[in-house]
Amino acid sequence: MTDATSSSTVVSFLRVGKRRLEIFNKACIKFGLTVVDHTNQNAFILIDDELDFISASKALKSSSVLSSSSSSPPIFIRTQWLSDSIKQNQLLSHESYILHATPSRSESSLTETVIPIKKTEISTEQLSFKRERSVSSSASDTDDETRSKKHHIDIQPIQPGELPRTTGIWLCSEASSSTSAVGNPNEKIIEKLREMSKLYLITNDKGRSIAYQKAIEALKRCTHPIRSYEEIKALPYVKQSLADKIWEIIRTNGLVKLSAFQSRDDVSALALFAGVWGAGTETTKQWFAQGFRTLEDLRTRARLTRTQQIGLKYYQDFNTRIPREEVTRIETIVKQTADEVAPGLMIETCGSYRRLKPSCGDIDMLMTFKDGKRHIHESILAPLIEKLREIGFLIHDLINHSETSSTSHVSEQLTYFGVCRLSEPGSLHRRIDLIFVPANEWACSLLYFTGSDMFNRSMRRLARRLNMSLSQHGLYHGVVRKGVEKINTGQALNTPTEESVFRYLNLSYRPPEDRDH
Ligand SMILES: Nc1ccn([C@H]2C[C@H](O)[C@@H](COP(=O)(O)OP(=O)(O)OP(=O)(O)O)O2)c(=O)n1
Ligand SMILES: [Mn+2]
Repeated sequence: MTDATSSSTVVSFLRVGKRRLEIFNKACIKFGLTVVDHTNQNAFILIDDELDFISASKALKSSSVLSSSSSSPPIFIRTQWLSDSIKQNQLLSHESYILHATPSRSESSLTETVIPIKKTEISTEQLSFKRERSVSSSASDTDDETRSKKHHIDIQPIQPGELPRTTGIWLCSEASSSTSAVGNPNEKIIEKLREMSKLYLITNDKGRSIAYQKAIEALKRCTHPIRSYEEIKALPYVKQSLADKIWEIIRTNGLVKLSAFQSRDDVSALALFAGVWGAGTETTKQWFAQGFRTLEDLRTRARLTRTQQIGLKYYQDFNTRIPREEVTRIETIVKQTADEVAPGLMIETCGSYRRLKPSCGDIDMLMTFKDGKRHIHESILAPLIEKLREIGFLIHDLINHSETSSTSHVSEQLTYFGVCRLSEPGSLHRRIDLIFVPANEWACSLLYFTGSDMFNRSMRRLARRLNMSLSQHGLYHGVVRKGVEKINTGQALNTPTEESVFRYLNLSYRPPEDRDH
């Protein structure tokens, strides 16, 4: 038998997904293997790991032109051979990867005796298949598994009601409870990527920060520990440099770039300053450039806006998570006060609270009058804020757009950001947002302020793909874009409820707790 590890070896691929094919082709160049097509009878046929001998033979016959004059039977080798070679960085012997025919069995029993792939070695196609399938909420898990065994690389035709499938992940179509970093077999990798994402955000590199977040979401969907470079490359959204970093984490348990990041003076100062409410990345960079390194430096030497002064004063409090029960009590106070000064005002606490998180970073309260009347802001937010101050609940104002004159107001949305505190001794100062929206924007605002921001981003991207546009103000269809620029803003759709927005986007409804991506 020809030795597949010799440099003159020719190979061809059969039923191997496009993404893996790219990776394998590169590996072949590296290992000195020549890739040819199926008609070359000297070639080892590298097949998808899920195929049995008979299916592989059939596929070979139908896909190529295996001429009847074929003198010798084809030799099928599982692509795992290349995967393992990539992993070990050297071309391994192919012997143990050869697929042998077992002619004593019937064809149907053969399919059942395909060498079982361990759960931890589930093929990447299966993963993407699972992902694509999960778009349809009607399919049960078991149905999913049976199908994925049979159809390893088949992509289902687009059904009405399903999502465009050209990109990897639609977070908004998946319940966040189905994907979690905690207990995930790739948790350690995720932790490091999360830290990188945070640090990139702090250093004002939003693009990279988002790229890392997307990689995290892709990893959260893996039910097996990632072990090979090829598996990393097959993850949606993971580009070369990020794949290299993940590979480094797997190989070394560390990440040089992260350690370098963490030991940089500017990064630790920027991270510290980022905790000052009211300070953006431009400001924190300036503070560093001015030689400030500590909060004390800021307090004594920096020129701070009034908002930043408050942010600095309550640095510890604002950076302490608020237990859910405390948010509930705060909500009760605001609702009771609103009942007195603005009866009929509908109030919903959004953000992480509505997503049922056990603790929250701040309190985001959305309000509207559903009576359809046009309300002027002075009659709504201002008296409520006034009363909340009077009872000693609101301690400071940070941003108050409800004070702006009504004539200068383009949007009817009014926002108030402030600082509140419960009266019990020892209570911390908390950040509270009160946002008043017109009734027709209620559902889209509710959706937006409930988040998470990753969920929102995914939904907006989906809307764009469907030539729609989604914002906190509304959902538009028939939008025409040239690049990112809107040439035609389209028409507003009637969105009385969050459910209606999901329906327009062909998504099954997700309750808030399932949007916690
Ligand atoms: N860049 C942003 C900021 C916010 N939001 C939306 C989604 C958020 O869920 C919601 C509230 O913003 P918060 O920053 O308060 O985030 P959360 O309430 O989700 O988390 P936390 O517990 O940290 O407050 O507004 C968004 O889509 N994009
Ligand atoms: Mn919040």
